[in-house]
Amino acid sequence: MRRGIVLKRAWRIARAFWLSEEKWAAWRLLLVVVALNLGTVYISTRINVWHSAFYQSIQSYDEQGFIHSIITFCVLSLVLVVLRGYQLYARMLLHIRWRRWLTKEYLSHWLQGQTYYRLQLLAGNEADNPDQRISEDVEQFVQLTLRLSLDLLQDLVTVSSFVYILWNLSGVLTLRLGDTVIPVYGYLVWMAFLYAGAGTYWTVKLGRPLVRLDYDQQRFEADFRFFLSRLRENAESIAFYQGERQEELHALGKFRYIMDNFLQIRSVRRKLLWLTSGYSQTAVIFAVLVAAPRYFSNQIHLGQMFQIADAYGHVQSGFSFVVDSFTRLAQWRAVINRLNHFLVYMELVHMAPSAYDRLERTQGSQTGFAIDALDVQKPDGQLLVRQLTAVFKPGDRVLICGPSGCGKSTLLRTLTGIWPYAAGHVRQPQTAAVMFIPQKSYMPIGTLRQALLYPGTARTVNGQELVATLELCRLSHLSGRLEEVLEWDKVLSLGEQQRVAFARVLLQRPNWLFLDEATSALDEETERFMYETVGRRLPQTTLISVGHRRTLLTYHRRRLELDGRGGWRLSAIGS
Ligand SMILES: Nc1ncnc2c1ncn2[C@@H]1O[C@H](COP(=O)(O)OP(=O)(O)OP(=O)(O)O)[C@@H](O)[C@H]1O
Repeated sequence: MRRGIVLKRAWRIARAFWLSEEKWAAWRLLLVVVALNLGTVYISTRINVWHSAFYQSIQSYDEQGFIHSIITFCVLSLVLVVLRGYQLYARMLLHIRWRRWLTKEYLSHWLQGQTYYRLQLLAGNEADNPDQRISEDVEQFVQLTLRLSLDLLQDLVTVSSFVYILWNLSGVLTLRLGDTVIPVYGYLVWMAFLYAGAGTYWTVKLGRPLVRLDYDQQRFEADFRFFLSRLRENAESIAFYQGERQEELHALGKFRYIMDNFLQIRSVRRKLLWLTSGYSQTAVIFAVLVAAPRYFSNQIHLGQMFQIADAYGHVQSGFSFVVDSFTRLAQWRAVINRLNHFLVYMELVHMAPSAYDRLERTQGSQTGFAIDALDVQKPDGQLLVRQLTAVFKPGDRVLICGPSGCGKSTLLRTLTGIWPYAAGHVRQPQTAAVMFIPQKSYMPIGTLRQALLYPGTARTVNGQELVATLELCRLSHLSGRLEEVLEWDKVLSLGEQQRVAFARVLLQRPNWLFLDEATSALDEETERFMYETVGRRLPQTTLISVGHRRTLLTYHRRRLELDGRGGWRLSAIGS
């Protein structure tokens, strides 16, 4: 990835915050951090000048000067320490504000328009582990951007200030080539440039593979983490199958990627460390060696010699920005790459209608749910339903049936608007409140009350109504546990969870209810009771169910049969 592109992408991710409603506070804070940065550089230059006076007072046995130097040093050090403390404080405040803003932005982008669902359908592995992107990558982006940009600024100012000092201390070095005398101005500066330039060149050369390796490492770590959390989620099924060995092999297989990549990182890092530590070790002696000719020819005194060594250290550390920040720069590029990918794919999903989704949805139908010439496909383009045309009137009861895999659930997904591989026209009533109940309903982590009201109702529901609804759904044994916080999907049986889903229906009273094998875990008598209760309590609600059981025919008036090759037949039950 070219440098210009990295910076463009970084700006693309960053700009929204710096131009957002929080921009003034952010810029103010940034100004404070920069001012404190410059303050610390200024104090460092004062300490540098102090070196000269201090060692000079020692060399000339000047006791007064010595004491004065010690006091000056204490004052300068105190100011430096205080400035650094405030600098860190302001920087961390800016960091957390920026991260909060960016997290909110990514989160709402991801949750908006069911992007989190469509992303896995449309982007596959290209936008893997969105959780890692929103938590770790956003944090790393903010941290690294602030660190690298502020360090760069500080280093630029440091280098300029100390180059000025070094230039003045360099005097004129005379080189003799035969009879010709060549004056060299600022030789200390040129030597520092040469030394730092060589170090930077070799570090970039050696460390380049780290960009890809760091990127892969984070990807493999996230994959491994995801695998383990999936294992935890499916603990019961795996325990029934006694699939531990299989899971262990799979997990170790995933870990192998981490390990192989890590070993590659290790050998690059070892070479880099040899280079960078050798580089900083020799830097100390290099400065003294370079200044020595002027000292031994009596052109500078001992204090200036120390001042040069100190200034040299500053110029080199400023120059070696790339050396010090190499791994950080590599991580930064990797993070930008990942966040940018994520952003691009989320935008693609938002724009998806033009590419894949040719289903037109309009509101305001007078007749009910009107489906016109609806085609439903699999992601690979295979047609599941061809040119379906039907009208579901308020209070209608339709059962969708057909062999396993023929596209029943996918048709429901299309009607509720989350399946993007469809074409045709769906018109729904203006006030349609739609509810979709899958075989295994989502149970949020929280109280049972929250699970019952998920994702929230427009009307207020009091405790009495909740208890009565639980009783109606044959869940009265749970009425005393409304405020318990649990992972309810782990505690309740599948049948109980299906009855909680029915309780949600009764509490939220949708106009359109889609049930996808929502009673598969109930005995036939309870299934009958639940359907009859919904029919009695919500007579105007249109019910569209998917299921295999023959008993379901009793609770529906029409049947829509799919054959999985595009064919369909809508008929009255009993005909
Ligand atoms: N996310 C997906 N990616 C790729 N293919 C999918 C996806 N979801 C469903 N399919 C495919 O679409 C086809 C229809 O699936 P669907 O779940 O709608 O079948 P179904 O009729 O409800 O099956 P069952 O009765 O077994 O529940 C299947 O071949 C399935 O593999």
